[in-house]
Amino acid sequence: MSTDADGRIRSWTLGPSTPRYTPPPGAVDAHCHVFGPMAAFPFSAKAKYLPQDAGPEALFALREKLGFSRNVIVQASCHGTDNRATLNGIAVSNGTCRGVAVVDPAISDAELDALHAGGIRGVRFNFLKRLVDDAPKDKFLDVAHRIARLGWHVVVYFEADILEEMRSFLSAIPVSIVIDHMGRPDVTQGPDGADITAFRALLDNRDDIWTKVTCPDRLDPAGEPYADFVRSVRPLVEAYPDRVLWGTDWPHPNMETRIPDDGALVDVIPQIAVTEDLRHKLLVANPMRLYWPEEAAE
Ligand SMILES: O=C(O)/C=C(\CC(=O)C(=O)O)C(=O)O
Repeated sequence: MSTDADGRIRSWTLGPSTPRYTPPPGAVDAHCHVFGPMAAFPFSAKAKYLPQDAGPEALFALREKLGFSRNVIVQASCHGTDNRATLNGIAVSNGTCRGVAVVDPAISDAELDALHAGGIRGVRFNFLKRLVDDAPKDKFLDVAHRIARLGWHVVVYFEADILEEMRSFLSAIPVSIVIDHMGRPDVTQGPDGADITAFRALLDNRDDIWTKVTCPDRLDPAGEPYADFVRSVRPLVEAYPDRVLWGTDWPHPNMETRIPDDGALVDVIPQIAVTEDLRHKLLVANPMRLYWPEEAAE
């Protein structure tokens, strides 16, 4: 763990290994964040963690090292509903980034249009109490209805213990849904455990619910080589090959006591997506359909 003189925390390694696995050309890291730089894009007064700067330059250096071509930058809770850091990351990416915003439910249509012009293609609803003060379902539903005209989707972040109470909310969302980190199942239960079974029921209920098969570092307490994550997640990738996304989760917010090696995370990919076809869907075709549909349709 590294904390600077201002008490700002670093939750990512400065020396990731080079992965053994090489992603296919055009691979998308579909879940990552940028922090700041704080001097230009201050953190929210309500932020639950205060990280060191992790701006687009560092993100692009990592992407190069890991063999990825594009990123989807997801607005992190430390920036609240001020999406300027995310928009900046997209703006300096020469078309290689798109983003997911977090918005104040009172946002105007004109402001939503401006986010679209800046490369945003979805909004995130975060239900983790340790990250946000409130998660008003009625207001989120209103936002979900209002973004439909833009062709956006919603990204929902919750943990397995509230899956049951999320069902009716999710059913009412009128656009496609992406669930972060599979709703954070206990992967030590295995692929037929209660958490993965309940999550599969959700995916079976609607064919426009996608998920990110991400964060072995958060989900597998044993750490590398993430064996429980692999045995639990591989069947999901095989059962829902057209609705899965993958991302590094860099700069790994709140992981300062268990900082993962990004190279090792990439090396999990061929273990959960065991054929070239599955890997192409996971890393290229699926994220392109969701975030760059105008290119995917060509
Ligand atoms: O980045 C993630 O996926 C997970 C996070 C942080 C986060 O979501 C946020 O700050 O918005 C977490 O579990 O602390």
